[in-house]
Amino acid sequence: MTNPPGRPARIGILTVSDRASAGIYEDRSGPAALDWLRMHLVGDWEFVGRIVPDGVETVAGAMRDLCDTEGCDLLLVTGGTGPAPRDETPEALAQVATRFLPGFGEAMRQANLAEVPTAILSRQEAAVRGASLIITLPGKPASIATSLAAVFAAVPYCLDLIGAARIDTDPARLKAFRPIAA
Ligand SMILES: Nc1ncnc2c1ncn2[C@@H]1O[C@H](COP(=O)(O)OP(=O)(O)OP(=O)(O)O)[C@@H](O)[C@H]1O
Ligand SMILES: Nc1nc2c(c(=O)[nH]1)N[C@H]1C(S)=C(S)[C@@H](COP(=O)(O)O)O[C@H]1N2
Repeated sequence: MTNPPGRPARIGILTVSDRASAGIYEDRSGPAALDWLRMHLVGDWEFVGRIVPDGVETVAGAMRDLCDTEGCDLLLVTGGTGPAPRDETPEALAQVATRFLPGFGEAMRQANLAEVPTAILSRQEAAVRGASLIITLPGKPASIATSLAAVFAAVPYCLDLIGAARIDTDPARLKAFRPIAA
């Protein structure tokens, strides 16, 4: 089933990385998230991307811009979730979130832990800002697909509940669960 006519969903991808933002290395995490979405979503949706250096103000500012000005229904953020001094994505999210959804962090970490013991170091999580859902992911490109696969079945219904635009997944790849037919 594809989304009905109306406003196509806007999906933001925010890469948080000192080195990728400075051009020291190529951003591979943002493209990994975009590839995953292209493979799993059906129907119309629009993409908006950003890269910023680590930091509470840089990350919170980009989150506000992408949610409030760009109107993103879903915002995927990669990087800055670890315990190092420069990793401040959770602190930024705390500044912009209106409510947290702790189950996302629990499920994503569990899935990544099956791949690497250091997954427990990530403070990846999800929160709502108004009618936007923000999901934070580790910076490691390989963690993106694992994290999204662990939680994405619940994302379309979450967007319904918060009043965001509708998204639909390709059921052959990932069956979204909507308890009430919508
Ligand atoms: N956007 C990205 N694109 C490609 N590789 C990345 C990206 N972000 C992180 N990585 C890889 O994952 C590793 C661990 O990520 P981490 O976020 O801890 O990096 P970092 O040491 O904080 O550096 P930076 O903020 O400059 O990316 C990096 O050393 C890099 O190899
Ligand atoms: N699947 C997977 N998850 C992972 C990793 C990884 O290599 N693979 N790296 C971990 C490490 S070493 C850290 S420090 C945290 C946080 O990374 P970030 O600061 O780039 O967000 O993600 C963790 N999650």
